[in-house]
Amino acid sequence: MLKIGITGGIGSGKTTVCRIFETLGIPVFYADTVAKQIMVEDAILIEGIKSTFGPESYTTDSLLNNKHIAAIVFNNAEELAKLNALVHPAVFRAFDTWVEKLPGGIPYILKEAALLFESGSYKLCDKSILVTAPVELKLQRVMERDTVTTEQVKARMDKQFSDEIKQNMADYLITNNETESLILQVLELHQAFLKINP
Ligand SMILES: CC(C)(COP(=O)(O)OP(=O)(O)OC[C@H]1O[C@@H](n2cnc3c(N)ncnc32)[C@H](O)[C@@H]1O)[C@@H](O)C(=O)NCCC(=O)NCCS
Ligand SMILES: Nc1ncnc2c1ncn2[C@@H]1O[C@H](COP(=O)(O)OP(=O)(O)OP(=O)(O)O)[C@@H](O)[C@H]1O
Repeated sequence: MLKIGITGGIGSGKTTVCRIFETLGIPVFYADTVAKQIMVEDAILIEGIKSTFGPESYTTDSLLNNKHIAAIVFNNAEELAKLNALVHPAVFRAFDTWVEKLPGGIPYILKEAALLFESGSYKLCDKSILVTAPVELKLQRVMERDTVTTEQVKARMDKQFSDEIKQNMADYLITNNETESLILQVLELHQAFLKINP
């Protein structure tokens, strides 16, 4: 079964693209969502996060204090590297388990990850897709979706590879601007992947 990694900078629309693939029956592993799940379920990881970023990394209800962690890691490259080193290996393991449990007869699956190239997880995929959008549009979309400032979004953008670097690493490109149809681009790739592994 073909494994396709799909990525894109913050607000590029990778989750939106994955939802379209899902309507075609393609299973999607959402690495960012799974990361957050593991961060509240895996006792060893929880201890690692608390000892690295303080007990206030979790609320009294044992929920992840996203704002606290984000304020530390997106303002300090070393702290971000520590968080990634704690979380990413656990996400890799969760992906392997998810793949093992899939039913037979699936032509291909998608692994959606914000840091597909940065984390090296693209090496474990057969092909990769990059979703791109103009910076202004990405900023506007994230600010409409989340209660964040331009500076907060830019701080995350700065921690990710640029689209220029990622374009050179990706096998396929989806352009999520306001002129090209996302659905048609997804259908075209879907047909291409079915031919690779019918
Ligand atoms: C720091 C955390 C708590 C902030 O939570 P928050 O709800 O504000 O953001 P969320 O997780 O929804 O991420 C939104 C976007 O931020 C960017 N982002 C998230 N983590 C990272 C990271 N480690 N490096 C760079 N950008 C990141 C991505 O574009 C992502 O899509 C959270 O992002 C986190 O736990 N990150 C570590 C896990 C991780 O690396 N995830 C990404 C790949 S698995
Ligand atoms: N083509 C589009 N037209 C209108 N709105 C869009 C389009 N693509 C994405 N959006 C909206 O922009 C926001 C960001 O999209 P999405 O969540 O898919 O991006 P993402 O790359 O997964 O972001 P993040 O890295 O922050 O998780 C969402 O609110 C989504 O509904």
